[in-house]
Amino acid sequence: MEIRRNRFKRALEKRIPQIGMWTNLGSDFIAEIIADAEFDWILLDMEHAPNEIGDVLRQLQAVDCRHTAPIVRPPWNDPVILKRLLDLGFQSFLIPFVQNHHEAELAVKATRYPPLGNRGVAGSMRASRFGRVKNYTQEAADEICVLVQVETREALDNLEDIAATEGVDGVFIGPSDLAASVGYLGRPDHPDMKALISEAIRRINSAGKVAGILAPIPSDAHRWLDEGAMFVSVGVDANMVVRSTAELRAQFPASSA
Ligand SMILES: O=C(O)C(=O)C[C@H](O)[C@@H](O)CO
Repeated sequence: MEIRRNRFKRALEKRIPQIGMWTNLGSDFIAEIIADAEFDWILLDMEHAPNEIGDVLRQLQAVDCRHTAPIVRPPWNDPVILKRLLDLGFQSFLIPFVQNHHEAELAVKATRYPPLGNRGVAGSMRASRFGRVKNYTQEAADEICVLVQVETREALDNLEDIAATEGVDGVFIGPSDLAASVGYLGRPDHPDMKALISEAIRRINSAGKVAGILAPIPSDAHRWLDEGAMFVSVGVDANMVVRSTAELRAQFPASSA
């Protein structure tokens, strides 16, 4: 059996923009519905959503054979959590809160077997189709995509060093945390933030890496794509449920007490 090829990583290498969707409802059923809409990628969030390891496994299984590439965001840049996600068969990772070159390197090393890194070697695991992919350990690194999240002033100051880290495939801007870090808590749409994000996208591209962002407002998403962002999440499922249920409810009379 052949190792699963990482279409998402290959597309980014060719600079083909990838349109994504963020899911934090923690449901394999919803992940499957989103994948059938043929987004290029889906973000399964363990940082800010009620997803444990078994939950993201079921979501991975629901989307695995479809066009949509699964990307998992672990709750933290932690080699132990990354090891477990790798063993499940995740190949693309969005690592939160990476502040400098050292932390970016830590993330990359967690995804590589020795001598390149410190990933633990499992016997039978889903990633190697339970041992049926005979050359898995030799080929795994070529199919791993490491995206690091830059979301503080300190990380912005170290942006070029982070982007230059070998094995980092892309740099993702987290608008909400970045806004909080630079004094605009709760105001990621402030014009100063837009300018900061534009500049970050420009710097990531100049460093030769692809830039990504979460932009659930379509006009923002188009702007960041026009400015050179290569992987953009254009929606969040929970927000969409909130919005559409509110719109539907508003079409009917309010309940009387
Ligand atoms: O800082 C950000 O913005 C992010 O990292 C995304 C958030 O975690 C969240 O808005 C996703 O629902």
